[in-house]
Amino acid sequence: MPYIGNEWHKEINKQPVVLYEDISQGCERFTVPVFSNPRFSMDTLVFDTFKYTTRIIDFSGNLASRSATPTFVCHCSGQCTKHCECSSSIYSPKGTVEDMDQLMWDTVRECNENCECALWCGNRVAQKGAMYPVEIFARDPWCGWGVRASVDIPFGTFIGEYAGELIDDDEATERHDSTFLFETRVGPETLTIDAKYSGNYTRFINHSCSPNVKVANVSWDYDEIQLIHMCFYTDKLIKKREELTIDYGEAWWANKKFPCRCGSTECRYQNK
Ligand SMILES: C[S@@+](CC[C@H](N)C(=O)[O-])C[C@H]1O[C@@H](n2cnc3c(N)ncnc32)[C@H](O)[C@@H]1O
Repeated sequence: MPYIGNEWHKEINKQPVVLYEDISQGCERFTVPVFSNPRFSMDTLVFDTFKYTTRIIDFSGNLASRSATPTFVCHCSGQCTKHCECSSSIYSPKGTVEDMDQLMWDTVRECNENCECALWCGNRVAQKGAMYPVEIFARDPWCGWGVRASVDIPFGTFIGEYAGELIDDDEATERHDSTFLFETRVGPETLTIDAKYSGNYTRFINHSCSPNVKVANVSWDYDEIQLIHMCFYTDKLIKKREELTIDYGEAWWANKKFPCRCGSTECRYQNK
């Protein structure tokens, strides 16, 4: 026990406390603990009403109503090469992305279940799920909960997919809380993922005007009408205990009445 003068017991009481050992309840390859911060009280109700899932839940039936016409497949054996017809050539042999600009421009097309390449083919990355452990922590009274890395995470690493209920426009309008809505597509149709009630740790990721994570469009369905998965990749080497942040974008901030608290020197939304 550390000795900090006569006040040591007060300092000990200020240590973060583990509220949950694993809110993923075994859904992830790693545990996702939740740490409180005794310096301020936080709303913990969210963890009682939230169902952890790493999947896209077909709430409005948009996936089920697809044509089920198989998309193109590759005929590579083992590892796909750069010449493979479905390889987007975005992943390095280590499974990381080296060209972030390309990641932002294109839809990343991973091999699908009808492809003849191996399951260990390097063009299957995001579809395999998150590999690097993260934790949820009480960031501050304004931003609420946030997500930080439990280990160092290299640049260009896939860290998770925005999971939740896939809903159509009508359903999205009916939902009164837009906090956890994320736009996506199924073929030409624009749909929304709502992670308020079901989702994974990515729904706790806060906004920063100097983000260290980017969100990319990735597909790996065998159906011709592709669901675009919203996938998160590190945009720099992220050190252990560093917060993971994305840029929510101008449209998200346009109708917000509160200032951004990202703390970046490049903050664009602090004067609201
Ligand atoms: C998708 S949620 C992120 C998780 C959220 N912090 C929580 O506790 O559930 C988005 C909400 O987090 C808060 N938030 C995220 N980034 C913020 C920022 N840079 N400044 C202020 N509030 C932020 C806002 O309340 C926002 O509506």
